[in-house]
Amino acid sequence: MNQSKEQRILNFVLQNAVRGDPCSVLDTIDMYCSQKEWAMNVGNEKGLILDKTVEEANPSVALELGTYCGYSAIRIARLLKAGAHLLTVEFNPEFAAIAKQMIEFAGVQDKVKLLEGPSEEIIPQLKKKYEVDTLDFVFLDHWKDRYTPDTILIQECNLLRKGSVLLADNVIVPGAPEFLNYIRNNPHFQCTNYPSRLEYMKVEDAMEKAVFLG
Ligand SMILES: CCCNc1ncnc2c1ncn2[C@@H]1O[C@H](/C=C/CNC(=O)c2cc(-c3ccc(F)cc3)cc(O)c2O)[C@@H](O)[C@H]1O
Ligand SMILES: [Mg+2]
Repeated sequence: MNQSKEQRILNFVLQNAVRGDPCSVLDTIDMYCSQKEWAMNVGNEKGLILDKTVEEANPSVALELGTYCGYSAIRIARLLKAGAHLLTVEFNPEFAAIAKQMIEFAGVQDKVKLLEGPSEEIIPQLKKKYEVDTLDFVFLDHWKDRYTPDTILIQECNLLRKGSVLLADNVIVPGAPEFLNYIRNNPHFQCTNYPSRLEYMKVEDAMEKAVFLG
C-alpha cells in the first residue's frame, strides 16, 4: 500500500540528512516540508522561539505532548545539558514509530524517552512509573482542545514547581482560544505571547509562554 506523508518525510531524512547531526535532520525536514509536502512540524521560525525558551529554562526534565514525527523532540533534545532528558508523548503508533527512527537517526535518543499513549493516561503515571519529581519545561503541541485539560491535569498531579515553563504552539492557527482564556486569567501563571508565522507558510501564528508562579 502507498506510503504515508510521515513515512516519506522520514525516508527523505534517512537519504539526505547526516546521521548523528540533529541540525542536519531539522534542516532536512524543513526543506522537505517547505518545498514538497507541508507538515505540522513547529518549523524553523517558531523553532527559534522554542530554542530560546528551552535555553532560558535550561530544563533537567522536559515534557512534550504530541511528538508527531519527532521534529520538536530533536529540536529540544539537542539543547539539553548533560543528564537532562525529554519525555515526549505520542498516541498514534505509526507516528511514534516514525519519530523513534527520526530521533535515533539524529543521535539524541539518549536524551529522549518516547512514551506511546494518550497524554491523559501518561501524565498521571509520570511520578511513579517514570520517576519524575517536577517538570521544568512543557511543550504543548498536540490536539489544541487538549491543552487546557492537560494543563489542569499536570497541576493536579503536582508536576509543576515555581518557575516551571509551559510553551504552547499554534495559539493563533489552528488556535487554542479556550487555553489562552484559561491560562491568561489564571493568577498562578505569568503569560507572554510570541507572534510568529505558521510553519512553512506566510500565515500569522503565535506561541504562548506561561511560567508557573507556584
Ligand atoms: C487523546 C488526545 C489527546 N492526547 C494525546 N496524547 C498523545 N498524543 C496526542 C494526543 N493528541 C494528539 N496527539 C498527537 O499529537 C499530534 C497532533 C498534533 C495536533 N497539531 C495540529 O493539529 C497542528 C495543526 C496545524 C495546522 C495549521 C494550519 C492548517 F491549515 C492545518 C494544520 C499546525 C500545527 O503546528 C499543529 O500542531 C499527532 O501526532 C497526534 O497523534
Ligand atoms: Mg504545532
